[in-house]
Parts: sequence; C-alpha cells; structure tokens
Amino acid sequence: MPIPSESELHLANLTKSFGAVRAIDGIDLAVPRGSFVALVGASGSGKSTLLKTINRLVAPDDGAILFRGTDVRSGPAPALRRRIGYVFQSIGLFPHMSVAENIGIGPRLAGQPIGTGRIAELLELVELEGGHAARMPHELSGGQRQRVGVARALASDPQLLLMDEPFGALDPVTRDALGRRVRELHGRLGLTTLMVTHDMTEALLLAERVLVMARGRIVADESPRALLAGAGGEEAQALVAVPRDQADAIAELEK
Ligand SMILES: Nc1ncnc2c1ncn2[C@@H]1O[C@H](COP(=O)(O)OP(=O)(O)OP(=O)(O)O)[C@@H](O)[C@H]1O
Repeated sequence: MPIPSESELHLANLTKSFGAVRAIDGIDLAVPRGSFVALVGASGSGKSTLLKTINRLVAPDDGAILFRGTDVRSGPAPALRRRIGYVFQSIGLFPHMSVAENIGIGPRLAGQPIGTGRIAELLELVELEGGHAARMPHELSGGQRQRVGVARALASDPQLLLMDEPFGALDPVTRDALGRRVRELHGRLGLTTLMVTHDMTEALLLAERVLVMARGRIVADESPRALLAGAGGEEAQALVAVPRDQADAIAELEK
C-alpha cells in the first residue's frame, strides 16, 4: 500500500498473536493528520491491542507502524511516548501522588519537569479548578479522575492522542460533557486522535471516521454519515442498530 504523505499514522500488515489467539490479523491503516477516529467492536476484537502496539506497550509479531513517516521502533520508547498521549481504560492514576504529580509524571521522568503554571493550564484545559492540583486521586470523583487522566495525556504536548475507552465508567451526563471537551481540545491542539469505545453513539457523535473491528481485523471503515446511511456491512450495521432502535423507541414514547 503506498504511504500517503499526509498520514500521521500508517499501519502496514500489523499482526499480533497471544498463543493461539490472533489479536491483530494483518491490519493496514492510514490515519491522516488531524483526524478523529473511533475504534468500535466486540470485546476481544483487538481494539486495545491495536492502540498498545502504536506506543509500543505491545510488540507486534509482524508488520510496521510509521508515525510521521518514521518507524515507531526506530528510537527509544520513552521519546516516542512523549509524542503520544495515552488515556488508559482504567484511568491508572498513581494513588500515592497528588493530581499535580500525576499530571506531571511524564515530563518529570523525561527530565523536563513542568511548573505549577503549566499544571494550572492543563487543569483548565480539562475544566478542573486549580485547587484540584493538591488533591489526592481518592479525593476526586470518577469523572474528575478521568479529566486528570486526559490532562496527564496532554502534559507532554503530544501530537497523537490514544484513548482506550476513556469515558467508560462515567455517568451519561459527565460522559457526554467530557467527550465534547476532548473533541474540542482535539481541534484546538491540532491533535490526531484514536479512541476506543464500546458506545456506537459516542463513536458516531465524536469521530469523523469509525473503524469496526472483529477478530483482529478492520471489517468496516466509514464516516458516521455513511454508517447511518447503511454502509459498512453486517457487523457495522448490527452496532448502528442499537442507538437507532433506542432513538426509535424513545420517539415512540413521545407520541
Ligand atoms: N497480554 C495478553 N495475553 C494474552 N492474551 C491477550 C493479551 N492481551 C490481549 N489478549 C487477547 O487478545 C484478544 C484481543 O484483546 P484486546 O484487549 O485487544 O480486545 P478489545 O477489543 O480491546 O477488548 P475489550 O473491548 O474487552 O477491551 C483477546 O482475545 C484477548 O484475550
């Protein structure tokens, strides 16, 4: 596959097995700079593994990943990870560190600690009051912790943002607000974003491109509009049917 010059990220024949399980099965993917891509699909379809290969938390068995034209394996992993913000599925804040220390951990480990001014700026980006900087993670709500997770991912001024089910444990109102905020930051900071989500509604509303994964492969790659118009095949349409049927059921109640 020719490599489009404007690709932020390019995956070629990416393959990863865990024993007999083929978690990633020969994936080819080009992600243009600035795009917001959602990855959806059943549990175990390979979404998290795909994200983890990009920042080298998982080493593929075969294939290559180019980030801005350079193989991600070509330099030290910490340098790569400073250019890639990662929001983990389970938040993953360090419980014994304050919010400020959690946010600044990446730059500090890289020998370039950030100051209180930058921490305040990052808190403001994710709409948390400056007073939260001194708190410990257990003193925050789940939504606040997740905002800290996003602030931490942004602390090194990344070019690429990887989010693994970032809003999964949140109530629907908080989830919606934080999703919109991340979408706005994506545009404002000029990021390229890949977000794993189980929620097709969230994928359709936040992303401009939706990839459906099944059995380690991308079985559909469509815009939200095309998906809603019936494109993408059986597996994609089964996922789109869920929010559509719910919307229909609610419309019925309103009659
Ligand atoms: N470290 C590992 N060791 C062994 N098997 C693994 C490992 N990581 C993932 N797998 C397996 O690889 C497959 C893909 O897992 P992955 O976590 O990528 O799926 P997923 O689509 O992200 O699932 P979920 O939506 O439940 O998070 C699964 O069968 C999983 O059990």
